[in-house]
Amino acid sequence: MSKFDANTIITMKEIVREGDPILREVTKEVPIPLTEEDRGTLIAMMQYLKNSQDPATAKKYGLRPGVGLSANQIGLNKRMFAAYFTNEKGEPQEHYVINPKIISHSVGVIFLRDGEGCLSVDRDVKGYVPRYERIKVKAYNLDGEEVILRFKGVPSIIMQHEIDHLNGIIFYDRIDKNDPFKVPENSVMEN
Ligand SMILES: CNC(=O)c1cccc(C)c1Nc1nc(N2CCN(c3ccccc3Cl)CC2)nc(N2CSC[C@H]2C(=O)NC)n1
Ligand code: NI
Repeated sequence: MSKFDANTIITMKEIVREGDPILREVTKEVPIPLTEEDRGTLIAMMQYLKNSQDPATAKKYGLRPGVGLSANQIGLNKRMFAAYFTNEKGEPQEHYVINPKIISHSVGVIFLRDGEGCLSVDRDVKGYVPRYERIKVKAYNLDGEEVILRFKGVPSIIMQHEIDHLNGIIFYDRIDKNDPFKVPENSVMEN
């Protein structure tokens, strides 16, 4: 039974919120090549992100805007996520990321000046979330091909936020409990 297919319109109703144990599970690798069902689910996840970033559509369906969504956030224990954002050159980037593995990263650390938000967290959790400034990721794409992806800056933050979800980690786990606005060493503040 396919809970989601390429035409499913995902709304906030399908998005699992903190407290649900699935958000704390390490997700299972997805068989490659992708089944039609897993492809359809990823396409629906990407459509959520696009819908959420369009003011009219977001208003129509009551969607919170996001640039990344992982499968466990819609209740599926699958090691895959979608990301949709504009890169530092202002070009829209669509990423279907399956069975990702960070194969190398910078020593340098960055964090979003305004902290991070998450579709599964219905509250503001303030504080800096230290992330690697650059990462190199091995993953599979929608066509089941192995890809090596390199990210830096905000895209690198987005990717790490989503890969964390696949490992049962939520962004606020990384905020310093004693001093949420402590500036990590080797760090640069993003926008
Ligand atoms: C640049 N603004 C800030 O940093 C930021 C600023 C203030 C507060 C917080 C808390 C911030 N933090 C934060 N803001 C975002 N959005 C900003 C608005 N945007 C968006 C909104 C409308 C249309 C199109 C778009 Cl694109 C969607 C994305 N997203 C994330 N995260 C953390 S990594 C995964 C990603 C995610 O998708 N979360 C749901 N953090
Ligand atoms: Ni999140």
